[in-house]
Amino acid sequence: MNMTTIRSRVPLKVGQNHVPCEIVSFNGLPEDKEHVALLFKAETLLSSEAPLVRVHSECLTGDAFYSSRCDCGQQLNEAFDLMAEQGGIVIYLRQEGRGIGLYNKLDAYEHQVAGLNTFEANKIIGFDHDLRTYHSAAAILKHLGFQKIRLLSNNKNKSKELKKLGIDVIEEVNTQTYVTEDNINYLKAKRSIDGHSLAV
Ligand SMILES: Nc1nc2c(ncn2[C@@H]2O[C@H](COP(=O)(O)OP(=O)(O)OP(=O)(O)O)[C@@H](O)[C@H]2O)c(=O)[nH]1
Ligand SMILES: [Zn+2]
Repeated sequence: MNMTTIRSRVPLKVGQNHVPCEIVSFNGLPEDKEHVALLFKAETLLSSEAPLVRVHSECLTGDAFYSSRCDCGQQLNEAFDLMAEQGGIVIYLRQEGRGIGLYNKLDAYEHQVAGLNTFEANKIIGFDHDLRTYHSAAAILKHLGFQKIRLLSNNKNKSKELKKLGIDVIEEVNTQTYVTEDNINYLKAKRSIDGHSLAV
């Protein structure tokens, strides 16, 4: 199916202010999910050689409720701050809980309270450690004309997968490390088991 898009102007809160943002919705993505792209400084992006891109996996508890069990909300804020300044694209992928969904993630949290790490917790409830794919992210980037990017992420697997899907990731820009007493074990597991670039 050919991909079609609709663009809506939705000012978003960045720091204390609202800044212009175009939210793009898609018809004809590889997956039947409501992924969106947020374009900051949309009018300048096509002339940028390699815009900053964050491919962000949905985290209701972190992104909307600002939970201290993870770092997602703060990473998203950092992306918004940078992109309000220099322009950029957030691709917001609806793959909550590394693809296992919200209810399963909440279940996995309780296994972590009981002592398992985030990956062992996935296993014990019947899932692999990361079910995410980046086909839709690559399709979105290509469709919007951004084949060469700088990727804002600490997850080396993300850039590896995007490269395999034909995206030219010319730079991996790390986010800051957002440690809380509730997420420190989670961040340590991501660094030591999954190779994330995190200062913990
Ligand atoms: N299954 C599971 N998912 C989690 C857990 N904590 C956070 N998540 C989900 O993990 C996803 C974010 O993954 P991260 O590994 O933090 O970040 P990343 O996107 O891989 O890498 P960055 O680009 O560096 O942020 C979101 O979908 C969260 O909902 C957990 O304990 N279990
Ligand atoms: Zn999170």
